[in-house]
Amino acid sequence: MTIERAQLTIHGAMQPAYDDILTDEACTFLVALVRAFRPQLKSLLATRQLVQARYDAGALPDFLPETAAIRAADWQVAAIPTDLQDRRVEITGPVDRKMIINALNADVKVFMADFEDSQAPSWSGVIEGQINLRDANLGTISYEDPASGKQYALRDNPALLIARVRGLHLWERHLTVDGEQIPGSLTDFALYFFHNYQHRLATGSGVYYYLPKLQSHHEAKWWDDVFRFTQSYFSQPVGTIRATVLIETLPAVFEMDEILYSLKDHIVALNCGRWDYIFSYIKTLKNHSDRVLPDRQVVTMNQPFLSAYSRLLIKTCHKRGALAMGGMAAFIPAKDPQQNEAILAKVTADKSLEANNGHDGTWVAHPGLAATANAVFNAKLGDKPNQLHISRDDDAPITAADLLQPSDGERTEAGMRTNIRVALQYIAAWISGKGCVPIYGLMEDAATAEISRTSIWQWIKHGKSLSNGKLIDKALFSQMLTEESQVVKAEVGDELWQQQSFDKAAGLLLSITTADELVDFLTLPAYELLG
Ligand SMILES: CC(=O)SCCNC(=O)CCNC(=O)[C@H](O)C(C)(C)COP(=O)(O)OP(=O)(O)OC[C@H]1O[C@@H](n2cnc3c(N)ncnc32)[C@H](O)[C@@H]1OP(=O)(O)O
Ligand SMILES: O=CC(=O)O
Ligand SMILES: [Mg+2]
Repeated sequence: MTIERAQLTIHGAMQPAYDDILTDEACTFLVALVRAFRPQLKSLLATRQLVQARYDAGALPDFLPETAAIRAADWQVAAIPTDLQDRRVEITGPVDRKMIINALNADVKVFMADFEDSQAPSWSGVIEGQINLRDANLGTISYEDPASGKQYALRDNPALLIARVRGLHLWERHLTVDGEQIPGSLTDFALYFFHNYQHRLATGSGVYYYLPKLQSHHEAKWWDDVFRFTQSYFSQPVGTIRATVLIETLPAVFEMDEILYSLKDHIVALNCGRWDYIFSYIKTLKNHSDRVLPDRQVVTMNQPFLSAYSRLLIKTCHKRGALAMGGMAAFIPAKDPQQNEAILAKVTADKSLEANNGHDGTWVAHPGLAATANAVFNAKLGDKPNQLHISRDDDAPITAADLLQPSDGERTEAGMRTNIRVALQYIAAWISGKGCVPIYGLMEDAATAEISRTSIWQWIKHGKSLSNGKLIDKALFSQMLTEESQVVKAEVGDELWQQQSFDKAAGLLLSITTADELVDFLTLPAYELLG
């Protein structure tokens, strides 16, 4: 059964509380945005394919000649609002009610509330996420754990909330306008703005977003136009909306100045989304046999191409008056104290590298890591809110060759088997509605799982061998998938295997890994299986 509301067709099942989110006025605004911006979004997505076709034919990404004047000119982004000046530690997490409260109560400056990498966009997840964020902004959010009876409520002075909306490639199939699905990005953006702007402005703040997976400054301009349309629709001044853009695709790293420029009245920071960036490096260079990555475990921020990316992002941002946020170490705390100590040491090393490079802040995946990240950034920043003064002017120029540098390291059988088990478990969790899960001591989300599955695809495509000499081909992968499925089944048990549709997940992993053409995003076919 569908419902028509203000020319929006709702295909998802309605619960009483959903009416508070999908009000007539909210739907009218969403429809207006979709009509104004969906056609251009489609053409931007088509452009992605054309650009990729050039890389597939042998070209390499490079700085754009047509925007050299923007890179050379002297300009700054708008002043950063006071409450966004100090972002030394940010926690991230899905828009689950209990986790939102825990995240806002953590010892961090910011909570990035995620409709993206860590959230499987089920209909209930999308709408209940909006309910949860509205209540969080109002300060009324509470939760009682049905199993333990534990009560959750917000502390005084909770962290600042920034919402991350879905990437431009994702569609919301439960909502249609004029007979067509609407963009997931606009759904999340519009409903969050509509339900929160009045309260956020009344408290002297603004409406803050993280924008994921942009591939070009044209896409940044599209968002800028969406912001201007929205501010004008609600008679609010330019700059009410502020954005932090994740630089997490390889094409985007060559357009950082242009992205800042396109959004210069709205942008406050860029962020190193390192996991999607690695995935994008694989995807963008998928036909380039000299740039195939080794085991995921050795692709750390010490690899020259990743180090160049972090340093160039800092240099570019600080020159323009924008913050340069670091990224996520995927470690999560362990129960065993000795193991935990080793994990905290790894997190300290990762965060120290970021702080010493000149990043203004960083991400943690779990409240148990906040103290470690705070210790590193407090030591570096002291009383200063950020490191905007670090210009890195003495660095040698960072070139396209630095950003594309091939990586050293082995492809091992253990690495390939781990990739299979991780991708299998992640897909099973995602199609069951959970977008972020702990697997073998690491946080796994849509970005990290993409690396696991695309690595194998690329190894097969280029006929690479494992360090033990075995040729990586479709037959080896299929055999390993069968074997590793048994390992996972023994680890998770028959009941969870059935409940989470592991057989379907294995089928999907098999089909996307052995396909001749690389599937653009794992979450596109997985969305067909999501409840
Ligand atoms: C590549 C990228 O895009 S990174 C950004 C996207 N990824 C993320 O945001 C990661 C978010 N993190 C998580 O989802 C979780 O930490 C996981 C799934 C990795 C691990 O979760 P769990 O197995 O539940 O962890 P654990 O059992 O140790 O949790 C202990 C407590 O911390 C809470 N917690 C854990 N992570 C978070 C978080 N990120 N935010 C808020 N609370 C959290 C749990 O809710 C739990 O609370 P409780 O004691 O009140 O029940
Ligand atoms: O979104 C962050 C990433 O690393 O990907
Ligand atoms: Mg990402």
